[in-house]
Amino acid sequence: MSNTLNQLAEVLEARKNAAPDSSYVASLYHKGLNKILEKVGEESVETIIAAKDAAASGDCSDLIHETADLWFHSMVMLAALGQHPQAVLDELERRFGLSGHVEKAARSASN
Ligand SMILES: N=c1c2ncn([C@@H]3O[C@H](COP(=O)(O)OP(=O)(O)OP(=O)(O)O)[C@@H](O)[C@H]3O)c2ncn1[C@@H]1O[C@H](COP(=O)(O)O)[C@@H](O)[C@H]1O
Repeated sequence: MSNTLNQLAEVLEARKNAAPDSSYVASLYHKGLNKILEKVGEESVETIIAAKDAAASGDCSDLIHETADLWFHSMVMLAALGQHPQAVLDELERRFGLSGHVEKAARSASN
């Protein structure tokens, strides 16, 4: 897994023991799951708007920023529910394996 995702997951876990006023993530945990889900929804909408703007302008900088906010808040949601991002990557890898891409890549590498 990406080292950044792994390290961020560790920080998110550690924030569960931090005082609410000591960090943004600790304050989200303190406010509860509904607030975290509200943030995921808000960042989803902002990402969609940024994608529409990027398609119109050709400038994807806001889209990257908003997608990072969305991924981050999704990771906080998973952590709040006791899930590690590796579980999501495992699921994507499983689907990728089912699609036959892994075998195709291995075949083309051996040719
Ligand atoms: N990746 C992020 C990250 N991305 C976005 N954000 C915060 O998410 C918030 C989203 O912005 P908004 O304007 O929507 O939210 P807001 O107005 O501050 O808050 P609301 O009142 O709307 O809930 C901002 O406060 C951003 O700073 C993040 N906060 C933290 N991290 C990572 O999480 C780690 C732990 O963070 P702390 O717990 O704050 O130390 C940090 O080291 C970072 O790596």
